[in-house]
Amino acid sequence: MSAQQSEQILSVAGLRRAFGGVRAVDGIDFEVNRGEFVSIIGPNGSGKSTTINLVSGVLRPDGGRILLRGNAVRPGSPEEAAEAGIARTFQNGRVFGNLTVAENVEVGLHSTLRAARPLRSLARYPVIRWVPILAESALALVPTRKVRAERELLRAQVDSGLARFGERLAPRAGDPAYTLSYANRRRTEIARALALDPVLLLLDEPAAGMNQSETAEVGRQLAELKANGQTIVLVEHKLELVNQLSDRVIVMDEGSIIAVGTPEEVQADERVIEAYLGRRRLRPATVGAEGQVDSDGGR
Ligand SMILES: Nc1ncnc2c1ncn2[C@@H]1O[C@H](COP(=O)(O)OP(=O)(O)OP(=O)(O)O)[C@@H](O)[C@H]1O
Repeated sequence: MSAQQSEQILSVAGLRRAFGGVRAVDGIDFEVNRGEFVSIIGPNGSGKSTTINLVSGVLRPDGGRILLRGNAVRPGSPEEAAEAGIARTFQNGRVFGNLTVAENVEVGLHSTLRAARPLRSLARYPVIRWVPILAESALALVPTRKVRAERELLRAQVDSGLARFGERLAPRAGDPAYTLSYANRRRTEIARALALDPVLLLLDEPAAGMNQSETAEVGRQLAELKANGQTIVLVEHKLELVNQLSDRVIVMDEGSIIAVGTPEEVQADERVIEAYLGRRRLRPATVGAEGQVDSDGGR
């Protein structure tokens, strides 16, 4: 492994989050190195999405530490996580239906604006939160030269974000997102996350609900991102994607990490087999036609 690859991008230590009596994430530790493709797998309800929600600031942890390139990420602040370089997509795909495809991608870039958001650091103080909003609104109405230049740059970033998806999104840049197919909505969401040029990209089941050929296309796009050196954490049930792409796989069960290794290593691990086929389930997990593990048996 080269020195560049071994640079630690994400470090998570003792991360915890409970919902009532459910310990969704129960004190986990893991690292992700630069350029690494790490997948998190595990049976339903094992804590995968909660982990991503904690790292991306969507949820506030009960305890633990999240470091991005050695710097602490403020817990429970999605804006600051995004500004630090953490981008994500959501399990159920989130696009703004009434905004155009291009505007959806633009939204993802808002946190990168500097000239157009001159007093943004004040937004964290509730009493004077209106000051940066006022400044931003004024600059939107009467943009300075710097703000106009920044907008141009933003448009170019949006265009190149859409171009990543070939003819899928670019020709639809001006269409409202509600008119898109399901697969194109998911692509728009990924384009929005990538537009940030993130240090770390978190993908929560990007191929959920897609058919086999759409899933294969997602696989090819993720392989391309990986080849370009993007650091990625993928939560995924479709093992074909996990096996194809992952340098390392983290397996969770009941809020804990039960195995870490290559795809081959974890799938041969006794604890992993037990978690999927396990005591708690009445019928064995099956691997479906698309390589998706069905771990709901007996529920
Ligand atoms: N907002 C919430 N409120 C209450 N309980 C929650 C919430 N989010 C998650 N949980 C619970 O925490 C546990 C872990 O859920 P999580 O969604 O992280 O699992 P997962 O591994 O991503 O599951 P899946 O593969 O089904 O998406 C589950 O028992 C779930 O019901």
